Amino acid sequence: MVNSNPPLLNHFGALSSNSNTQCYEPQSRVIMEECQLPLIDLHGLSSRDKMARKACASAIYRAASEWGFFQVVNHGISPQLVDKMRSEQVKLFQAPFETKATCGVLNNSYRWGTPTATCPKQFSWSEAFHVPLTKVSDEACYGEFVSLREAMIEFAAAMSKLARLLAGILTENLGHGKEVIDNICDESTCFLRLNHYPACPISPEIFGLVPHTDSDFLTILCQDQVGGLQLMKDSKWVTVKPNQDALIVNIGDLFQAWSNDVYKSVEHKVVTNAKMERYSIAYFLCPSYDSSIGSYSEPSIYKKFTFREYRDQVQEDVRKTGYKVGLPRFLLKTEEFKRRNKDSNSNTRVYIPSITAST
Ligand SMILES: C=C1C[C@]23C[C@@]1(O)CC[C@H]2[C@@]12CC[C@H](O)[C@@](C)(C(=O)O1)[C@H]2[C@@H]3C(=O)O
Ligand SMILES: O=C(O)CCC(=O)C(=O)O
Ligand SMILES: [Fe+2]
Repeated sequence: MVNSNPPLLNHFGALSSNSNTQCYEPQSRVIMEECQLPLIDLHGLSSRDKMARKACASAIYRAASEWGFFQVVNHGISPQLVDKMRSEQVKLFQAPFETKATCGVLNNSYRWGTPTATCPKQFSWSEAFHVPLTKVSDEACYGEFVSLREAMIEFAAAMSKLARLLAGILTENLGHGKEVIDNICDESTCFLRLNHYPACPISPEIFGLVPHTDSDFLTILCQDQVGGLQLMKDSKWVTVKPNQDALIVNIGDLFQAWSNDVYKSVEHKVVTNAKMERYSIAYFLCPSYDSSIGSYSEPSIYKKFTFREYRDQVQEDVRKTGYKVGLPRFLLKTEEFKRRNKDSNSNTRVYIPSITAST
């Protein structure tokens, strides 16, 4: 039988035998609280009734500032398109490891595990394709996966439209024209990420995807029925209950910076499942690399930065330390000072991602 799974067990095994106990910090075995994310019916946005449109926009604003995460229904992406995309995604991941890794499929964007990991808690038990929107319609990207192309083109266009609609509402809610973010977001940096989390029978303490915040304006996630996504809410990990009619939306670091912390980029992770594999697709709304991200209001909490500077810093931190630092790297000195003094374990903790989640 062909083993289509990447050699996750070998890599993980090497990390756990090399690592010392200080590096290994197991996840809690406590049963997680399951949360009902705010559920927003986007039908309200196209209502003839002005009040209904306003109510829907306010619900989006509240969810983005209180949770950083919400679910949307009547989002305009048909169940048929979701099913078509999902079955193409499953076919792709069922291909042998060598095909996924070496055949140039989807712009050679296949990743598995975590190449930079030096210990178990930096390791993600998953594989993914990370596809820039500019490559989605490129025939050369598909090789033997011919029918994947049409699904990717339709799905990417629908997700893109939805992401821009939501970003527009979030900017309008802060008193700015909806074109502000729409104008700087660019096909060359937006991407679709196809995720596959193989079952992980060896330990529930292994992450499917390590805790992180997303380095974009916003992310739209289409997950299957297996579940496993958890997010930080009021300093606790809570599990998101899958809803097959809904898409999940989360605020990324760039919206948090631009909104001066009004919108929250919340830490999230995926836990593994011993028996079931899981699939998800995420759409990331990003600006062109030279776009400058400054706060919409004063006094600004963060230094102004370009998306290129942000991405390079994230990658450098992950390469050097195994962890993403993210926005705390860009705090203005006065804000960094205030935060350090508020936190009793100041000095070292200010750069640990788990305390940078919603503040
Ligand atoms: C090891 C890592 C790679 C990653 C940043 C992180 O520290 C944690 C998760 C990864 C992720 C997932 C979402 C996005 O695809 C991404 C670009 C991001 O911001 O966080 C990736 C990062 C990456 O692949 O470089
Ligand atoms: O698969 C999921 O539920 C989350 C994926 C995710 O967080 C990501 O790709 O950034
Ligand atoms: Fe994410």
